[in-house]
Amino acid sequence: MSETTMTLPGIVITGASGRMGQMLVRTVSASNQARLVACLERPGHAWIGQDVGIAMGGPVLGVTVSDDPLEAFSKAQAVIDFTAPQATVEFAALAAQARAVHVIGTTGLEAAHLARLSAAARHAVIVRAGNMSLGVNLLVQLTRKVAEALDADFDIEVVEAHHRHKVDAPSGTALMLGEAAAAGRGVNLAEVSDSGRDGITGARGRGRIGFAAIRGGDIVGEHDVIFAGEGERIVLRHVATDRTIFARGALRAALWGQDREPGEYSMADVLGL
Ligand SMILES: NC(=O)c1ccc[n+]([C@@H]2O[C@H](COP(=O)([O-])OP(=O)(O)OC[C@H]3O[C@@H](n4cnc5c(N)ncnc54)[C@H](O)[C@@H]3O)[C@@H](O)[C@H]2O)c1
Ligand SMILES: O=C(O)C1=N[C@H](C(=O)O)CCC1
Repeated sequence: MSETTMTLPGIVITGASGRMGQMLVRTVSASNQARLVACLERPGHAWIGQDVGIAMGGPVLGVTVSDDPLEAFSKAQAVIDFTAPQATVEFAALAAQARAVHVIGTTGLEAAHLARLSAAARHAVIVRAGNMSLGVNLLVQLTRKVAEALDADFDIEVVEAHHRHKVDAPSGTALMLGEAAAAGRGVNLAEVSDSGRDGITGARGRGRIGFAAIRGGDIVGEHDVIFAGEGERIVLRHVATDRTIFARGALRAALWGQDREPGEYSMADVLGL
């Protein structure tokens, strides 16, 4: 490794064998702005002890997959984490101890998880977003603007579609879009949200923000925000066709976070939106 390469921010990828983990390993190891210093998987995982490149079916990358976050974080400037809520809150405490920037793509986080992330962000930088792509973060801004411009004569529905393996609903992105719509309307999403309609639900309530989730096959991620009025309808749509958009956003966030004060940041901060 050259001296210049040694000065690049060192990145740890958690959940390295996952759909996003593998995409992140490829993105970081191909980057000339960062270096891959460690890869983590859960204890007992078949990849532990193997070179991550070989485990992915490619060339040697010189990084052995480990189940020891403390050791991994001690040599890193950033942790990119797309795993599961319980793992993410534990990583947040350890990343804060190591003063490493923690980039969190994990979705399905509940209030208790978020409180633990806020505690960790007192000591280190956390960048978290339910979607790290440029396109979705622009769509969030557009959603807010359209919701600001229209009144409750327009019913707002967020429809999302993802692959058959996804475990949480509504998706993190759908919730970001719902929050943006609610903010545009000046209401609290928790008070107007309707998800999981089934059976005799009664007519739609005025001012509600509805969510619907489709799961199937290998859909990477699709989101529509529908503003349905009498005689007309606006549909804002984002379609992801490749997970590199999330990995590129996460790496950008890890680099951006290097010069920041401890605290919680979003992709809107990273992208200057
Ligand atoms: N924010 C975004 O842009 C974005 C984009 C895609 C996916 N996601 C989210 O990222 C998360 C992961 O998605 P995925 O499709 O890659 O899932 P996945 O199931 O393919 O991968 C998750 C990986 O995390 C690993 N893991 C779980 N607990 C662990 C632990 N304690 N230590 C180390 N590794 C652990 C699992 O073994 C698995 O390999 C989900 O919450 C998903 O919604 C977010
Ligand atoms: O594949 C997933 O899981 C995705 N999760 C994020 C979400 O919940 O919105 C982003 C899109 C892909």
